[in-house]
Amino acid sequence: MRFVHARSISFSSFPRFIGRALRVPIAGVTVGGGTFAYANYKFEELRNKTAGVFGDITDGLFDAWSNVQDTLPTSETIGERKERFREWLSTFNKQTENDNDNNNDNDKDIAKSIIASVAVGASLDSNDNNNNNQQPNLLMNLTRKLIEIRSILLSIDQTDNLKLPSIVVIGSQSSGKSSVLEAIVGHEFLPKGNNMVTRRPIELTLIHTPDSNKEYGEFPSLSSYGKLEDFGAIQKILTDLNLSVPSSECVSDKPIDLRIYSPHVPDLTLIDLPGYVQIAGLDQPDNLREQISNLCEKYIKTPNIILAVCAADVDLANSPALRASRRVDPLGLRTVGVITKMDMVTPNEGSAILSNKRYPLHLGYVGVVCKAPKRGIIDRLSDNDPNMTGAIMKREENYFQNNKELFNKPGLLIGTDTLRKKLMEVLENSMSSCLNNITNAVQIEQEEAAYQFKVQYNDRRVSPESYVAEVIDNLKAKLRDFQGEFSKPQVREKLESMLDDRVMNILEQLYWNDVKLNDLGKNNIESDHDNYWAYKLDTARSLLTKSGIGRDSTSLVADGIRNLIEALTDGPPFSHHNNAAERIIELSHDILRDKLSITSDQVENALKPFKFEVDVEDKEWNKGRRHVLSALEGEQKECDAKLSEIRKRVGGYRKLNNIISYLKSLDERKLNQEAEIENDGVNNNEPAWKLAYNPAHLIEARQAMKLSERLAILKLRMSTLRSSKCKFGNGDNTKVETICPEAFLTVVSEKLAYTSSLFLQIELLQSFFDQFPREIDSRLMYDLDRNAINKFARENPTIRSHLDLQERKDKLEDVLKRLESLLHLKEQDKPKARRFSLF
Ligand SMILES: Nc1nc2c(ncn2[C@@H]2O[C@H](COP(=O)(O)OP(=O)(O)OP(=O)(O)O)[C@@H](O)[C@H]2O)c(=O)[nH]1
Repeated sequence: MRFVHARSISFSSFPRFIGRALRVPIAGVTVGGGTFAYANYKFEELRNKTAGVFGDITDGLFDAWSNVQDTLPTSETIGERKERFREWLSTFNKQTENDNDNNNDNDKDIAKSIIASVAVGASLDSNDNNNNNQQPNLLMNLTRKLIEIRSILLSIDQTDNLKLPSIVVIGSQSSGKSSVLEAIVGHEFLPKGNNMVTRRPIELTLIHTPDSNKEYGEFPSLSSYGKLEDFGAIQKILTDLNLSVPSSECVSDKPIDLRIYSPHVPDLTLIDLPGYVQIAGLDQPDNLREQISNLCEKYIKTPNIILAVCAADVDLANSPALRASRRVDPLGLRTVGVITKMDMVTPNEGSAILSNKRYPLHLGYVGVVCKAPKRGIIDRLSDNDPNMTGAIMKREENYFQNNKELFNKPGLLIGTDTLRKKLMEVLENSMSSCLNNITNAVQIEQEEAAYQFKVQYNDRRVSPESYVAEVIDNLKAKLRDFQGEFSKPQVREKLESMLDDRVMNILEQLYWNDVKLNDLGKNNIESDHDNYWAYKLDTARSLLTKSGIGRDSTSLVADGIRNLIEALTDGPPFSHHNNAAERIIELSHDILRDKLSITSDQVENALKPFKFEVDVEDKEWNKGRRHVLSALEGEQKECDAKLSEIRKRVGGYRKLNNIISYLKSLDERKLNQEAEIENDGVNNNEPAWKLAYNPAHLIEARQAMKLSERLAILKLRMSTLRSSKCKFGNGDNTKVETICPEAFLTVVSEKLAYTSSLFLQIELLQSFFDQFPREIDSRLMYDLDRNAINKFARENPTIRSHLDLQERKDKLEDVLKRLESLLHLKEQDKPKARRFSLF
């Protein structure tokens, strides 16, 4: 190793040298870094800045530095290590003094001092970090911790005052934005294509995972995709999400959140935005240019860092990215310029652009060559390393190496790796300087959220799980309450009412339209008189018992249950949970469907004996007789009421009678006409359509005629039913049954209803009300995962507001705690910063 002459350097000489030689902020040295990698990065940066001026001095120093690193025992204490570096520095000074080759070059002294001091500073920093486990170097993890905090804040608030800085990538279309981002990540994963494929902001969070070899991406708001290790799949999803914005709109400000975990990426947050366009295409909106500008404008606001991407082969004067950045950051304090496609201009031109004289940016420009070399199919197949960083870096390194006399100049920043480190440093510094402001802002928001939570909810907490459990418990409780509506007497009553209608139909069909009805109950009119009516009764019983009561009574009860479930899921809270309500209804239908046919068969079987014979006891008869009498009385009242309404509408009793008489005369005339036509084939009378009354009244009168006929029959039958002819125990009960079919059929229908209700109770109702709540638990509740429970609870706007505020309050409390602990650590870290300033 050869050391050239240098003046002896000391710790205290550092700031002066740094100030003169580096002319860049040194915050990274005093507060950042902390690892050998970081020290190496600083070295590299120095090498770039000094090599052109100071020649081979740096090489000697780098060798010395490498040796120190290699021989560092890991168990040293901070004090021991400090001592070691002092020794190293003093040996280094002595050596360089001895190595005096009569060259008293002040600049070389400076260079050596800088390099040595940076080495010591960074190493001590690293040393503190490695050896003091109780208090890890805060600032090493500052970016990572603030990125986590940023994600939490973004999940609760999109307002500007709670925003931590992120790096926003802007540039014109095809300037190389995606290529730069992919080079930083080391994978091809961004949407590609000519048809303006970046239509939404892509919020990219890179998470450095040093302890894992795995590289994967996650879309936090699309958890169903899970961890995606295939970057091609990430590219496909991003493309689909972008193209979901129709061409006619082209741009949307709804961001896509993507996180990438890898041991090869730094902790960074980057936002890729649609590229600036000059003119809109034919199928694109006219105001596309304005839309993109507005979107970029929204993102380039403070505190974000702007990564202004400009292609080397396009004049910087025409760069829309630089123009936009200058508007919001005139001094370029938070703008890093990236000159892409350095290989597309001559090295002289490239070097001139990077020297940053025409459009100076405080944070400078970094020149990159990000185009990966094209690989053939054979290369791809044999490529075990899907990571593309190596290939890009190699190409880039070759390019700059081949032109090192132009690019190895102080102040020129080149290469993707330098860019990466620069971004880490800038983001870290920016986040660090935001710490106090953001802590204050979060504290204000947290206090407000805590106050609102107290006022609105009296600090009562809810959880999606407890809400779901409450909803389901309430449903089950209501179900138990309504089960009473399906008790045995109630079901029987419903069935009786169904069968009453059926009895009335049969009576009308078989008896009340029978012209011989007046003779029913009279003695010895014709020889087969008794047989006639006995046969009729048999037919009536048969019609009633064989009318499909099993099927109909089962359907009646099943419909009742369906209506009940629909009613239960109709109002709140299920009005907020349409899917769940549908699912519950579906579940009830499934259970009923399984039970319907078996229940119907069971009921039908139980009714079989009644199809052949029905034994009626006195008590049953009397009850049936009373029942039917009251039913007929009810019908009589109904007919009377209808008749009186018709009278009112037509214009009174007399008028109605007149119309009825008129109708009767018409009917008679019609009959005569028909008879004449039948006999002579000629119609001699006037046409019947010459009407004397309002046609609506004629219709009403026809109705009145029918009602009168029905009333006459009802009166006749009620008088028979009330008479002793319809009393049991006066002789032949079978005859009584024949004379009083209304009472007999009512008794039969009551027996049928009673038996049916017994079987329906056992086969359908009990088993449904047992099974349904269990099915809700097993097929509805247990199916729900955390996300589904959360989604369900949030469907209810009241619960959603409660949960939102609660979550906001909790997250703000969490963030505040994290920020306070970072501030505390930063406070503790201050002596270290002072220490470096003493160099
Ligand atoms: N020669 C060369 N080509 C590059 C470089 N960087 C990017 N390119 C090429 O430039 C073209 C555009 O690059 P992209 O990275 O897609 O540019 P972009 O700004 O993301 O484009 P949009 O998303 O359409 O706005 C591609 O063909 C890249 O391969 C570079 O450093 N050198």
